[in-house]
Amino acid sequence: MSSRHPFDLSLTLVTDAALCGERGVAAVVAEAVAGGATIVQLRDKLASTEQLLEQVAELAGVIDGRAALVVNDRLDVVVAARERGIRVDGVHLGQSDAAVLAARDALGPDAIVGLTANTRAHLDAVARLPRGTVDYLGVGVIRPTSTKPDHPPALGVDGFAVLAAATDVPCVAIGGVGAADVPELRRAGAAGVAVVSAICAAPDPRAAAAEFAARWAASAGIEADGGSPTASGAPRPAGGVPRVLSIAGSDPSGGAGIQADLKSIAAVGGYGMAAITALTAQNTRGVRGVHVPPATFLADQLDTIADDIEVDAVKIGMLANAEVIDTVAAWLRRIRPPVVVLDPVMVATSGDRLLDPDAERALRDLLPLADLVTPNVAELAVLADAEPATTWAGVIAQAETVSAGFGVRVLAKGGHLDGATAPDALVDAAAATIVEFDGERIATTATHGTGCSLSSALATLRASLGAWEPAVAEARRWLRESLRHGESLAVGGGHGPVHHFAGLWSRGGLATAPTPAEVEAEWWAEIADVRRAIDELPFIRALADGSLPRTAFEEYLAQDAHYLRVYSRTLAEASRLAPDAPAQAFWAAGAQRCLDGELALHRDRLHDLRGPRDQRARPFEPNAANTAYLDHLVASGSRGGYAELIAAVLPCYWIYDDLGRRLVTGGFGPEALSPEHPYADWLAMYGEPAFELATRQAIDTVAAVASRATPAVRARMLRAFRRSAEHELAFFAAPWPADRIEVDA
Ligand SMILES: Nc1ncnc2c1ncn2[C@@H]1O[C@H](COP(=O)(O)OP(=O)(O)OP(=O)(O)O)[C@@H](O)[C@H]1O
Ligand SMILES: Cc1ncc(CO)c(N)n1
Ligand SMILES: [Mg+2]
Repeated sequence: MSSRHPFDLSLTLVTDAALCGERGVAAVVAEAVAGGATIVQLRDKLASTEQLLEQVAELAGVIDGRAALVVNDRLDVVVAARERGIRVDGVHLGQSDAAVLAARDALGPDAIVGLTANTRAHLDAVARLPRGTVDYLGVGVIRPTSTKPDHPPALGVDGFAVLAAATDVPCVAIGGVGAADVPELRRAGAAGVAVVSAICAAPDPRAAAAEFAARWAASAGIEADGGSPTASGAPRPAGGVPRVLSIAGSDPSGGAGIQADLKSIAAVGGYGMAAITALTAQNTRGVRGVHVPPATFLADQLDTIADDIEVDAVKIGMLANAEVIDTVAAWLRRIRPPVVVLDPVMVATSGDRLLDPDAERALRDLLPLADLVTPNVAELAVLADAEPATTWAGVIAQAETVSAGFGVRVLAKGGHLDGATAPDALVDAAAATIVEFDGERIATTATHGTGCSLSSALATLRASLGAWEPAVAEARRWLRESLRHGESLAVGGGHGPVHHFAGLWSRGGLATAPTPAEVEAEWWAEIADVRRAIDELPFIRALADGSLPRTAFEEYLAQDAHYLRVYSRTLAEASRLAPDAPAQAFWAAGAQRCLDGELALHRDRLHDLRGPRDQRARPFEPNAANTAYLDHLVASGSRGGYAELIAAVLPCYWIYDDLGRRLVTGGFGPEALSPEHPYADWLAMYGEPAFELATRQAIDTVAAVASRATPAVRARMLRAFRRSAEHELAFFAAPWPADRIEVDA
């Protein structure tokens, strides 16, 4: 990236006057630039034009060419500053600010033009611009942050990686970024990070910036496009492909044991070998039997390998009994391989024992021969001679005990704690260091063999990367990608395997289907702009605070009654097309509920509000938005069949459920709905648990179909879904002010 770009994007400081406090923005900028900030973005939403111009002049003086200076939002200020001879390097624009084309036009080819982008739609729009219009994209937010109120849902590092991979414009990660995130973000393809509070609010901004800069520099060479990449994105070792030996048991179902090890080693760029300690009769539900061949034959396997092949790293898994352990220990003492990772397997994911209880003592003697042990929570407790920890702090404390007691580095794994995250920590008592790795817990049943896979990937990556910390970070990135796609393999009815080659296959063009959960997250994000626009409609605002005029509400209800009658028919059509009985029943029930709702509307509301239908002043006419929406639904079904039809009907559930719940609970505005709200009973209908449940089922049904569909069908489904969301917006916008939308009969 830097070769194409004259600017160093690695560390942007985004200023925040409030966070800089009494020190003042200029002083903080001076310190941050001294610490290594490469771009300063002046961001002040409150300052007047004249104040901004003064600030630009002051900052340009302080920076004195040591970093680039850009201004947030205000192209006019940049232009005016340049006219006054102040050195400003460019502008950073949001999606709703002045167009980037205009900025490029006004500032010329050498200026920096940055753009905030947080959805695929934004990236697609950038791709349509002439090359060179945008220098970098600010992509985020990475983590929830308070410095940008109303920010879109956090992407996380993984979400960032997905977007960064979809564009060739350099992507700078922004939003809640901490120094600890830097290596992971750089690996995820970041061209840099942008920071607000972590520098502006730091007691020592220079030290804070320096820490970011140091972490950035230290992660050089492990970014996805650095070096000559292996399958996992890690550069190859100078000495070639690491030769990695797994000493472990066989899992014939292929998700754990040596089968998982060989796949993992290959997936992260090693040459895999395997000496089998034991055979299990095992599937994703459990272990039915264990056969342990004579330990002398294991010794034969190990010696035969070592006599011919140089082993760069060893991973040790299931050891079955004390005799096997002693055999492996003796071999390790003789051969002394440079990297030894010991996964102290005692119990399988299914709960079955894989190590004789009396062998636990022998295992302790093996520990000091390893460079790293990777116990899960239960195994760590056995090694620490304690009860299993129930908190992450407790896990770390036990890991310190084990590390100090056995003189070995420990990777403590939080996979078995419950909680929203799945942390691991590298604990080295001798060096007095604890390095924590965190990331959200992935909702999946595909966790069979995660421990085996992680430990063999770690052995391989330690051999190729030469250090533990990057090896753990990269192994986790790869494992998490593999976990996320495990269910798509559809292996077994218990805990299925992870998809060891998910990343490799998708990079090689072999489509890896998104999981239903990913479809759900992607689609919801895809309509974030539409949802925001709905939230901001005067109609919705007035509905929320109770100030919506009766006439507008009445018009809306009349339109809605018509809509629901036809919508019900489209649900009945979905039922007719459904591939199985549960789906058929679900859509039929939806059609029925809709009709009930429509009847209730007429009985309780429209009748009340306007008298019997035949006495109304003017006959009912569906408005243009209504007709367009319904035509879209019907067309989706007749053109695209079941898949597109259910994608098109989904926003009517999802958007109403979300809106209804927020309106009723007060998540929408300052307070919950008061009983005096004129439309409280009507709104309450959408906050009901029954509707929430139906919405959940509708999302799950559609996401499952989308996840299994071909990429082309999935794309058409998403288009139909988004189009419906846009129709929802137009539908809400139509009734008020009523005269604006009236369609001539
Ligand atoms: N649901 C999940 N989401 C994200 N990461 C997970 C999840 N479950 C496990 N992990 C990660 O998988 C790795 C293995 O952790 P775990 O504690 O499950 O090991 P284990 O019990 O030894 O596995 P196994 O059952 O295969 O022996 C760790 O890096 C952990 O953080
Ligand atoms: C053979 C084997 N080794 C390790 C594990 C741990 O998951 C397993 N289930 N099976
Ligand atoms: Mg394990």
